[in-house]
Amino acid sequence: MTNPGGHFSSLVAQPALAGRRVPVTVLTGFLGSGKTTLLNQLLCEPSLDGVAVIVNEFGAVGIDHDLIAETHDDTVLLANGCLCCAVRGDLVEALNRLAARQDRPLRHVLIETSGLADPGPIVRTLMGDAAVRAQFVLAGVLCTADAVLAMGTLDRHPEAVRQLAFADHLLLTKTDLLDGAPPSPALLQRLRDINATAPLHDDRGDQLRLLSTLVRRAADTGADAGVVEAPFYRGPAASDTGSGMGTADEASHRDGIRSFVIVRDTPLPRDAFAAWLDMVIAMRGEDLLRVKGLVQLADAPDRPMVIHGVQHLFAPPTLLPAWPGPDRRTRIVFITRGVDAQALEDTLDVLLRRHMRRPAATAAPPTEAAP
Ligand SMILES: Nc1nc2c(ncn2[C@@H]2O[C@H](COP(=O)(O)OP(=O)(O)OP(=O)(O)O)[C@@H](O)[C@H]2O)c(=O)[nH]1
Repeated sequence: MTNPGGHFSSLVAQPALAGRRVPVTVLTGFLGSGKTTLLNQLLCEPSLDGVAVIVNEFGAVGIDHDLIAETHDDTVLLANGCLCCAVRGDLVEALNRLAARQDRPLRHVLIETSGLADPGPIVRTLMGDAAVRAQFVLAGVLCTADAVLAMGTLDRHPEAVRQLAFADHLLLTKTDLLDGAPPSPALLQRLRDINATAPLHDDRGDQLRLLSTLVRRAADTGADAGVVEAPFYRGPAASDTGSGMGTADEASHRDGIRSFVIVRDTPLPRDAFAAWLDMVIAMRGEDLLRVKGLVQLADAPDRPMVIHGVQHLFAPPTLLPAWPGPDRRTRIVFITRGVDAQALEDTLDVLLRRHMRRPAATAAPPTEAAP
């Protein structure tokens, strides 16, 4: 893959992957939190031709596969292990097989993880395996949380915390079991503490519309640009009061997993930014559970650079043709274990200041360099 030596700056120079890549949506969530139920409801919709489903189950007998296959015949089962460990090779193989098939066009892949899977390695496989990355692109990670049981589950199972921390969207399930009462404020706060940036959807209709839109929009556009914009890069959570320049929002959790967003409203010099990320990866790569963001570069301010990382592993960044919305600020979401957000901000400031002090000729962006 990408940066075995941990040098993000070397990736900046790589050309973007050519051609169409098939978007992949990962549906995760703790055991019994309602993934299969949701997926089955989605798959009842007409015209989902070309949407393949990969189901991973922990255990030798795959029940989910049968349940899903009832409504959808394009389903692959990876049983007897957790996608995050034992069957990762099987995932690569299944994806490669889907990519190679000739009989039906493939438009989208939905992966339902086992309820115990750590989504990190799965996302890493999608970004890190060269053959997979040439054919597929991660469209988003969705995580279900049980409105009744999630509090206890989160207390007992760190896997459930990691699944939520990774998600781009949180889907609260089983709200119908609350007898008309709203979801517990304590649970909502807990979810926010774990993942401050992912929108929370507690209405089944909304959840299905979101999934359906993801699958269809990505299927229509096919290419990377359609995939990365919407679900990932939200501004600070509405309840947070960010300072525009500094850490916009931050949430900590007693498991040490914390998410925060670095926001910058002036464009960043490409080399200073890359040098900063190199340093962050080298110093704290292990603890960067997930990094994703849009960066406004000084030399290409109209084309946001998309970055994706999981621990030491970063995908080559891509430039979108345009900003997906009116907000053109740099926004980088960090999901980390024990990383001090302020320290990260400070090191970025130091590198930017150092860059400013460099002689003008070296500091000038490539497009404006003197001939
Ligand atoms: N009342 C109610 N029950 C639900 C809902 N979603 C799921 N369930 C039930 O919860 C149980 C578990 O649902 P699944 O969809 O199998 O959960 P899962 O996340 O796929 O479970 P694993 O595959 O074990 O990880 C099943 O009995 C479902 O019928 C919901 O929104 N409301």
